[in-house]
Amino acid sequence: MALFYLWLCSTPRTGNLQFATSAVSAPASSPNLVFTTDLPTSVSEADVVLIAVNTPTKSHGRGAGEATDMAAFEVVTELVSRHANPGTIIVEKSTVPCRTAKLLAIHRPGVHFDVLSNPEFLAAGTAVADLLHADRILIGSSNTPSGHRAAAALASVYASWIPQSRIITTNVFSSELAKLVANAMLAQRISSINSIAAVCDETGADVDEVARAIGADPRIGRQFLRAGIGFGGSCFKKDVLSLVYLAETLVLPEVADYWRAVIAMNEFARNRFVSRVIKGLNNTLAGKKVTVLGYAFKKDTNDTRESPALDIIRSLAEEGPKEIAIFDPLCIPAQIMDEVSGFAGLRALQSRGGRVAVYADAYAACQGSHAVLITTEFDEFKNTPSERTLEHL
Ligand SMILES: NC(=O)c1ccc[n+]([C@@H]2O[C@H](COP(=O)([O-])OP(=O)(O)OC[C@H]3O[C@@H](n4cnc5c(N)ncnc54)[C@H](O)[C@@H]3O)[C@@H](O)[C@H]2O)c1
Ligand SMILES: O=c1ccn([C@@H]2O[C@H](COP(=O)(O)OP(=O)(O)O[C@H]3O[C@H](CO)[C@@H](O)[C@H](O)[C@H]3O)[C@@H](O)[C@H]2O)c(=O)[nH]1
Repeated sequence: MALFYLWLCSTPRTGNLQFATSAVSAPASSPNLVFTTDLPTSVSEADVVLIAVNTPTKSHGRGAGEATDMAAFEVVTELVSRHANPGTIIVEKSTVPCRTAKLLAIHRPGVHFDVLSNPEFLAAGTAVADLLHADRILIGSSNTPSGHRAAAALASVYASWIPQSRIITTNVFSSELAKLVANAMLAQRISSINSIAAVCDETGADVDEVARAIGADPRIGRQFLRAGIGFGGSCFKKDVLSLVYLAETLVLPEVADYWRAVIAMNEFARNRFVSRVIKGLNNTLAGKKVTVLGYAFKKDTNDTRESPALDIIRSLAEEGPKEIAIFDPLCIPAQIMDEVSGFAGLRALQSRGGRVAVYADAYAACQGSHAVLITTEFDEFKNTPSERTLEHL
């Protein structure tokens, strides 16, 4: 079966394939993974076309700041439907709003294409392991004989390495919605535990102990109860907002408000962290150096999209410190500097004699610092401070 995958995990800024820290091995045989820009030929030779282009939050127009921007997805589906042979199975791999399979015209006059929803559940930093050992594969199809045949054909691709029991088939709208809901529920857990962290700080309870205690109940479970500076990444915020927008368009304002609160709590967690830092430094950063360890949104990735560190650096800059020092083990310093240079508050900071500096070494970044903030949970930041670290502070 020929599969054409549009577009495979490339990073927006570097264009490099993102297999970051995972080893990839495959038995040597005739080449079965080919990269091409020749869309017409590839699509016309494919039995199945998976569309995995970006679907960010709309930045302008109706629904800006909440709705999903379907521009790239629409362009691609139009091209695919123009070049695909009759009977080709077209798969929504991108995260899309519920009912996309119906609303988006994937057709050519007189030609039938089955459209499947097959959302992706991999997480950044563990992409290859998540692909090889997926806990479930979700395939949504139309409830017709040809829809079921298409779902079975796609399931047969996964069946070569995923046990049949982990392949879930549903109707196409359930599958589209389930992807949004999976992310919304994970984000909601993080916001819930972050709300409890605030209560713990005021009462003397320890949020890690509370999380351990409640997580022992299998109905609650242990995962995604790590309190901190809130969730980042390209998916959670945009997918919760997409759910908010869906609820609004369905005239369900209470539902929209419920999920909007998950985002509000995430922002609260981040602001609370910055407030505690400033308070801990006598309510002023003037003349002080603050070090930020970790710029990526999570460990083992150089993905900085919606990274909590960005917001924290932005807020710190407004306080006018002498220096904000940044170190990240995977992000390229020039890229960090480029992103930070776009902050509105940076010019004001510079005019007050302050600066932002990106270091290639964690120890140098910490040297002479008044506060060291760990904003990404890279393992190398977890070590007990060595004498070398303490000497630098
Ligand atoms: N990143 C993740 O961990 C992850 C996990 C699960 C689901 N998703 C979903 O997968 C989709 C892609 O996410 P991403 O993070 O890989 O986005 P991305 O922005 O990193 O990559 C999207 C790619 O699509 C390409 N593209 C855009 N328009 C195109 C066109 N007309 N023709 C060909 N290629 C085109 C871009 O060049 C880019 O390389 C989104 O819907 C996202 O919600 C992402
Ligand atoms: O207990 C926790 C767990 C995570 N996080 C934060 O949540 C964010 C997201 O983490 P994670 O879910 O591990 O990474 P993503 O790559 O964003 O993966 C999510 O988003 C993907 C894109 O849709 C989905 O495919 C994945 O299933 C889903 O986990 C990160 O900032 C984490 O630091 C916490 O604050 N506390």
